[in-house]
Amino acid sequence: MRSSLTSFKPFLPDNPLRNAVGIFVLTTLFYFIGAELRLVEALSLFWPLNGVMAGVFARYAYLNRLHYYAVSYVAMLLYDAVTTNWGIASVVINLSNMMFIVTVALLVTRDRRRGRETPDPINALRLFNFCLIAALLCALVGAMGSVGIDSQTFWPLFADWFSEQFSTGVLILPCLLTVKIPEIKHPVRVDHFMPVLALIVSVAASVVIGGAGSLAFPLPALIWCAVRYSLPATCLLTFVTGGVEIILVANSIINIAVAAPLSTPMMFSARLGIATMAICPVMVSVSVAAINSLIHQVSLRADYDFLTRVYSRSGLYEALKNEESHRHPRFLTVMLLDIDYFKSINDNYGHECGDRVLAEFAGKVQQEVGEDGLVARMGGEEFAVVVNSVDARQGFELAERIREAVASHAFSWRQQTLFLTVSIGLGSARAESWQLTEVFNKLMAEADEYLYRSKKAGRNRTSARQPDDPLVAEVQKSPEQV
Ligand SMILES: Nc1nc2c(ncn2[C@@H]2O[C@H](COP(=O)(O)OP(=O)(O)OP(=O)(O)O)[C@@H](O)[C@H]2O)c(=O)[nH]1
Repeated sequence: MRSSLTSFKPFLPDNPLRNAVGIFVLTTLFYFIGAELRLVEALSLFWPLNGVMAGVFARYAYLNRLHYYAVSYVAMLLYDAVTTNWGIASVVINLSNMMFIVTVALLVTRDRRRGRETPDPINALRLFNFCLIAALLCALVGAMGSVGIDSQTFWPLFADWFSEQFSTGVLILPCLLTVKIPEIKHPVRVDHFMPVLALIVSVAASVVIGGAGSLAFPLPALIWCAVRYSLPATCLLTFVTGGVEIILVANSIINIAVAAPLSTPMMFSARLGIATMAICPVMVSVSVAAINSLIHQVSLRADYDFLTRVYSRSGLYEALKNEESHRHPRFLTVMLLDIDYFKSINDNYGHECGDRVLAEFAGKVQQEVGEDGLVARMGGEEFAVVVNSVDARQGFELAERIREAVASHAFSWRQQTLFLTVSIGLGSARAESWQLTEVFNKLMAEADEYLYRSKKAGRNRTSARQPDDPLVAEVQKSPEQV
């Protein structure tokens, strides 16, 4: 039953007859509903037809054909011919309905075609603008067509058409574009219904208190719904609430009319309305704070390399930026370390072994550097070390200690012992605290140059610049290569 319900499709791309009949029936049905809802003379305050049909045409892009639009238009004309004596005015009035439907449908379809980056199914702000444009066009044609019908002049008619089309469009369209048969995955708990309960209470409060401000009362409850429920459910609840409010106002059950401006009841309602609206940004802000905290956690994760547990490249820059706030100059030594012939480890022992070696190597380097130095994986089998040293020689000595520690370390992999070596390039300079990152970048370039020299000179060595004599430490004896 559920599967047949969820798989039901009202329209099909390759079934024009079914589509035409569907459009005809839907148009007639909602024309009838709109006509029944007419509360103010000949034009209804709540006219769902245009919003519904625009939603249908926008949702099913293959319905955007002249003949399908024509079916909808003919259905409207027929309904009028049977139920009214508008005569030729009906042609223009229904043309205005079509104006709204076609404008929204085309804009939404075009938007979907162009903006792949916008999250489906709707972009609320754009939809708002589309309704605005469509309502203006519709009101223009509709007001012209209805002048004289009820001895009303153009501008009041225009305002009436516009406000009605715009409000119903904004309420109905998100609902139509997102609606789907709900799937209940988790057992439903009572507290799940609290936002709906709050919504009902807030609408009831609007009725009891009245005044213009009371229309905003359901806003916090709607935001609560938005936070707790899915998008389709929120759109549906917003639509129902808006629709109910419009009907309640039209029937003076919510009384927004006030005899004397700024009388006590009006101020009461206005204050409550303003307070209600004021709480909404707070609720949104709470959500944003929660999102920011999540982003912070994620960016913290991005600061560390998952495999080796030392800093990532971006994490190293963050750490250096933090150091910039400590206001003392220092002598900086930057080392660039590249494991020698690392490819052969992957080739001979497999990638898994390579990963394990990388993690163990990083741990070994961090152990030699100590807690005060920064170790980062710059990519692949290349690592950087940043330390405060007394001078370039002290930095060089530390690099040598690292190199020797790595060369003498026995990496074990499935009952086998592996030895590897590392080539190191150095860069050293004095840096003011506020220029750490800038100096680091320069020293990285220098270290890179000397790393290249270490590799070229045979690997397993440390190279660094010395003003008079290039300081290049050669190893006494190469350890066994893997
Ligand atoms: N297992 C593993 N291998 C990696 C990872 N990142 C990069 N590599 C490998 O590291 C190897 C680096 O090889 P090369 O750049 O040729 O350098 P090398 O073999 O170390 O030789 P030299 O640097 O010239 O001494 C490549 O085979 C990459 O596939 C990783 O995260 N895990």
